[in-house]
Amino acid sequence: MQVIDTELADVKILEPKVFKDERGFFFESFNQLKFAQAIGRDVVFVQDNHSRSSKGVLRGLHYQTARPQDKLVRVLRGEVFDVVVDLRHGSPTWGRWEGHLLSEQNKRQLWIPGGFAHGFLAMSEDAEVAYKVTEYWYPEHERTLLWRDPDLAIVWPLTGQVLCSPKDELGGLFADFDVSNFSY
Ligand SMILES: Cc1cn([C@H]2C[C@H](O)[C@@H](COP(=O)(O)OP(=O)(O)O[C@H]3O[C@@H](C)C(=O)[C@@H](O)[C@H]3O)O2)c(=O)[nH]c1=O
Repeated sequence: MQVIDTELADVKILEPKVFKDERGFFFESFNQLKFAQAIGRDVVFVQDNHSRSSKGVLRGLHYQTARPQDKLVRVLRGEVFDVVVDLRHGSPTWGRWEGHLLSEQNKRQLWIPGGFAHGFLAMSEDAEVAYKVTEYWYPEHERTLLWRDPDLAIVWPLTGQVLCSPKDELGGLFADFDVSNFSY
């Protein structure tokens, strides 16, 4: 497995070693020991999530104000543009975003610590995303940051109409982000 640092400290891309033969392919999609070595600490995942999105669906940007979820994200089918925003007050990259293409082809996994908001845009006709999280979902702590917040200025590779949930269309602005009500 190759571990690739990103522009945002602690966010990492994990690229598995894929073994191909005449039958197809094999790779370790998760190995506790290698994963802990890659990110430099032990984590316990408590929930696995799986979603399917049509092209143009945009989910996020989500975070939990308490009980933050570390996430390990990968794509089983199709391709997404996966975005993280650094919400860690005091971080040199606070308020900065970055986006990565995760696809069925590249099999890249994105490691996102809890101090980040997360979202993605489905780039293929269908995109199935699977991710492991280290905390349960607490709707009372869940917040959405607006994907088209002009201050964040995320450059989404849009090719047409965007389809968001009503909750995500009503996401908050980064300017209103309450640092005092965010633990990670
Ligand atoms: C997130 C979540 C949702 N749900 C339910 C609530 C709702 O009825 C339905 C769909 O929820 P949402 O619209 O919030 O799903 P979605 O927009 O896909 O939410 C996800 O977005 C990505 C970007 C993330 O990073 C995830 O952590 C998660 O927030 O599923 C659960 O039962 N458990 C969960 O853990």
